[in-house]
Amino acid sequence: MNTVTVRNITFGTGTPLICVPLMGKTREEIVVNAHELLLQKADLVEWRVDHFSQVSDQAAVKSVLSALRDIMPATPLLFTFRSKKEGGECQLSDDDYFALNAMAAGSGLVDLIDVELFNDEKRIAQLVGIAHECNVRVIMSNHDFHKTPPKEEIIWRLRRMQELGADLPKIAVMPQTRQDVLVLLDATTTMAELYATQPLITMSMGKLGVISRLCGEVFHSSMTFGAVGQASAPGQISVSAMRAVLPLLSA
Ligand SMILES: O=C1C[C@@](O)(C(=O)O)C[C@@H](O)[C@@H]1O
Repeated sequence: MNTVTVRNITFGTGTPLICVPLMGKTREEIVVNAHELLLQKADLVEWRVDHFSQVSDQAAVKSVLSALRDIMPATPLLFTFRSKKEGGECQLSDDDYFALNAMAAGSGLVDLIDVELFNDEKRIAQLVGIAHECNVRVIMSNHDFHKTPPKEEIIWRLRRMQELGADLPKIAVMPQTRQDVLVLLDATTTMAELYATQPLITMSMGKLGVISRLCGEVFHSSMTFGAVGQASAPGQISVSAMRAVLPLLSA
């Protein structure tokens, strides 16, 4: 399996990287949160732009990106618009979704973008091309906030992401039973051992799934999301707790 290096961090080796989401609604809140995050020494920061009240205004989005770059010049920055159907705050038209991501990729201000798998594949391929030309990495993602699909389906989605040019395929699913958590871990490990060329990011959400956010080094998930203040998904625990536990679960 390849590793993927972005600035000073490498996916696919050692303990999972810790990504902290920025969830502010206004520019002021986002800037304050960014200063708080810096103190926590996240490996990378995800701006959840779907929470930003001016997300439809590309100039406003770009101006926040510049502010974030000034505050965190060395921290890898992931740009994520999470759509409503995959657990996000709001919805954009397909045209606006792809235009927003293309703007971010071309801005020179972000290191990674998140692209949701369940979209028109031609447009995904185009966006991946733009990102790669700009030396921006693509996390391709899929979320199921209600259930855990069967192992074969999880593997199929991760493989499809890889085929579409994802640098980092990612899936987050909701367990309804303990067995579901095992399904996610089993799918991740099988994918890693048999099919993956790229480092994977997987998690089982909610309380039952917390263990999956901590054992990535054993079961081949290369990044985990930790909260500073507001969590962006059910089951996220604090960055400080993660920093304490991850080294104990080193493979
Ligand atoms: O895709 C993900 C994963 C996530 O949903 C989680 O479960 O930690 C959190 C989101 O902020 C991120 O974009």
